[in-house]
Amino acid sequence: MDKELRQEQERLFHVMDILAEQIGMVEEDAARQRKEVVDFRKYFWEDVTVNQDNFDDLLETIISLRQQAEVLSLSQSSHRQSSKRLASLRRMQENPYFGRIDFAEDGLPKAERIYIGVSSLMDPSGDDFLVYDWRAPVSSVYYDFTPGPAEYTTPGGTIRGELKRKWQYLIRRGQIESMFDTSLTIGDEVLQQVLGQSADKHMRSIVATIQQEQNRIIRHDDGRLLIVQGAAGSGKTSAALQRIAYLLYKYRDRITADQIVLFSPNAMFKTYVSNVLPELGEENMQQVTFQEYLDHRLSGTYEVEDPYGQLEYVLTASDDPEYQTRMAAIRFKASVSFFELIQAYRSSLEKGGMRFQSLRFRGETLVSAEEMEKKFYGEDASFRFSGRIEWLATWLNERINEAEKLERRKPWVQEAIELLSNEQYELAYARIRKKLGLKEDSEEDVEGDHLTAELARMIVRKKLKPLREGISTLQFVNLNDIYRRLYEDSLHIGPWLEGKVPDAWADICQLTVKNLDEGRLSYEDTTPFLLLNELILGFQSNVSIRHVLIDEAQDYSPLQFEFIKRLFPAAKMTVLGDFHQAVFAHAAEAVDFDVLTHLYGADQTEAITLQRSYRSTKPIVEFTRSLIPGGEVIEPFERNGNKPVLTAVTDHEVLHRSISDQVVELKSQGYATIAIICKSATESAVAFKALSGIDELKLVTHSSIEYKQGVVVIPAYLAKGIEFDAVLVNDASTRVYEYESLRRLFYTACTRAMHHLQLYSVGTVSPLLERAISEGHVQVDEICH
Ligand SMILES: Nc1ncnc2c1ncn2[C@@H]1O[C@H](COP(=O)(O)OP(=O)(O)OP(=O)(O)O)[C@@H](O)[C@H]1O
Repeated sequence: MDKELRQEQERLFHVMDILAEQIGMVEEDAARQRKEVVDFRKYFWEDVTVNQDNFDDLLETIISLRQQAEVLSLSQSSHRQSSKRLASLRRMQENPYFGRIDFAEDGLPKAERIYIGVSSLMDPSGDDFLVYDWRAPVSSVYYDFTPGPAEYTTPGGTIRGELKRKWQYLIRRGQIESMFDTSLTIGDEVLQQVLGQSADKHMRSIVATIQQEQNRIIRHDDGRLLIVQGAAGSGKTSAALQRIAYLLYKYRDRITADQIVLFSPNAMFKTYVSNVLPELGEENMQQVTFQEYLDHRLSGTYEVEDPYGQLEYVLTASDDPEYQTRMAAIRFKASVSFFELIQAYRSSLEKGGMRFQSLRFRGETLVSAEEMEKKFYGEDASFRFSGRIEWLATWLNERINEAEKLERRKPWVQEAIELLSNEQYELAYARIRKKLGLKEDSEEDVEGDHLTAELARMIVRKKLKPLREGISTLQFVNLNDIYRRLYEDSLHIGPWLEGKVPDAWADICQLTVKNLDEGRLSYEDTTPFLLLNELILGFQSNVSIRHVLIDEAQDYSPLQFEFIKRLFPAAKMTVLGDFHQAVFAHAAEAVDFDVLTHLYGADQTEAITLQRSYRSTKPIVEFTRSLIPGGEVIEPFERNGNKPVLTAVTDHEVLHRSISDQVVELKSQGYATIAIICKSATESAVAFKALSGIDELKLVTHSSIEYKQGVVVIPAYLAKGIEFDAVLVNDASTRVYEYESLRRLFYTACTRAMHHLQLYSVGTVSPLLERAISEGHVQVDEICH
């Protein structure tokens, strides 16, 4: 082994030398290219002959400008490439590779040693790979096989052979700290070490230890939809991010980072995962939250509720007399049935029911809503719906043109002319002269009548501009009223409704109309409202996006998926989630993503399940899996730790004292990220105030942007997707977690812990913990006074 290690260290030195050499070369290239770009920019105009005297000269100028721009863009692109390569090589200096396979390809005399790292490295002759990129086809053998027959797929076909041995290396600053023959060692030593580390400010890449089932997700390449249902901590987010890196490598000639969109649950999560791709030498994909999209599209319409507002209501307002109606509304408005109902409603609008906004000008109606409706439905019924709206817009513009002519003669225009300031007058005068083709130095003057007529034209045109803009953006369609009508008249508007609505539909309608009339759009109405808008006016889709990945997908409603699908019609979709962590009320009964199969059809859909959990120690996983039905299938990774502890306390004073003491203790043990997790924002705010004695304690709210290390108080639904060295569940009592409906939220809170989990309960312990206690997965402390 020593001899082997020595040989490997020597090889590593050799690789490091070549790396240093290549870095030197690329540095020179990058500096030269940079200078070229800078010089080019500086002298750009010197090489362009700008001549606009006649058409030929102008054409020549345009061609020469375009050529210059192309050369500049090429130089910039070369410089970008070199900088990217330089960054990869520098990263490799720290750790050139992490794995090796000895693979004997069928038909070849001996096994080849294939070293695998975050990027590839050729020997100076350019003939051999010293290191293969982890995304290269051959590297998949490293992740997918144990010694024995193995194969991998290349664009030219499948390569078969035998994997003789497989190695993992721990290299730091050019030194091999250890190497493991993973064909011999039991358990995954490197993974043990990686998982034993502290939680970081940012998520880390997992390329050195990707597991076989995760690799299937990363390299998946068939069909339009990949669904990943995975246990808490099973690496769904990690797999999603490495998948993006893989796609950017495999399709480097066709797909760029800005053609990939990751839907994240909240702003803090966005910063938490933002380092993984740069760490892998790739640019970050676009990251959005669904809420950001809604805010952007719905701004200026209603007072729009966000998902946290809805969740807080669900968690804290059960005494509200309208609670049950709202819960029924939340569930129904999330469903595919409601999606179909909206589609049917939209179809019904072909025959009648459209609502319009009268065009008013200076207090008078130019075209009334009724006239528009008559015109809209008076046309040939075979005329396509969307065509009819455009056609109506054209008609309205004509009506405005007519009105414009009449307006010019009205007294208000004369008054406006008289009130023009000198500057406005001069400006208008100059413009009119120009329009009439009078040169600046010409003596010729504009006739008085002509001038007045022109001024009147200008004034009326300017005043009518907002109206014209409103027409071009189709604002004459009264979308708010059309949406409202769905609820107000729904019981009369069509047979398509029958049998499709829940029992509480009449109450739902009443509640929705009330909210809309008060100017409020509840979160459950946001996507349906937008959907109806898009179905009426035409979808504002984005065809340049090639891949959409949706993390924490259990929190999206089937209706939202339908919507996202239409938003990105050219994209493939990867959906990752865990129904045991579904915290939003609409998913209360959902257990899997089967409902999504019909999005693209079964032949375009593949589902992968991840059962192994990596985040937490074995005792923590044994505890958390006992909190959910069917949790037995979740496999903990063999990592030791203490059993979670449940401490019952007599009152809140003792609770806060115990938490404060525990935080001090955990800090002294070296835990860097400690979360006190509460049920809701309301509970978090109370705890934060009571625990203010804890040094540098931070409160996380839904407007928090950055995930910070240290001690935080956080509501469970915001902790989704992230992890902490130690988690303290603020109050796991019956009073807080009384209902079965809170099980998923409670599970989400507990599964955030990597190394240490402590639960408190003020008074009687929640029934959600019954099984964990009876099966002995939690150590129950004496009651603290
Ligand atoms: N193959 C792996 N190698 C090293 N670490 C891994 C691996 N897979 C997962 N992990 C680690 O496990 C933790 C959980 O991973 P991740 O957050 O991706 O899981 P998740 O399934 O998205 O979890 P959740 O659903 O609970 O949000 C992270 O710290 C991640 O780095």
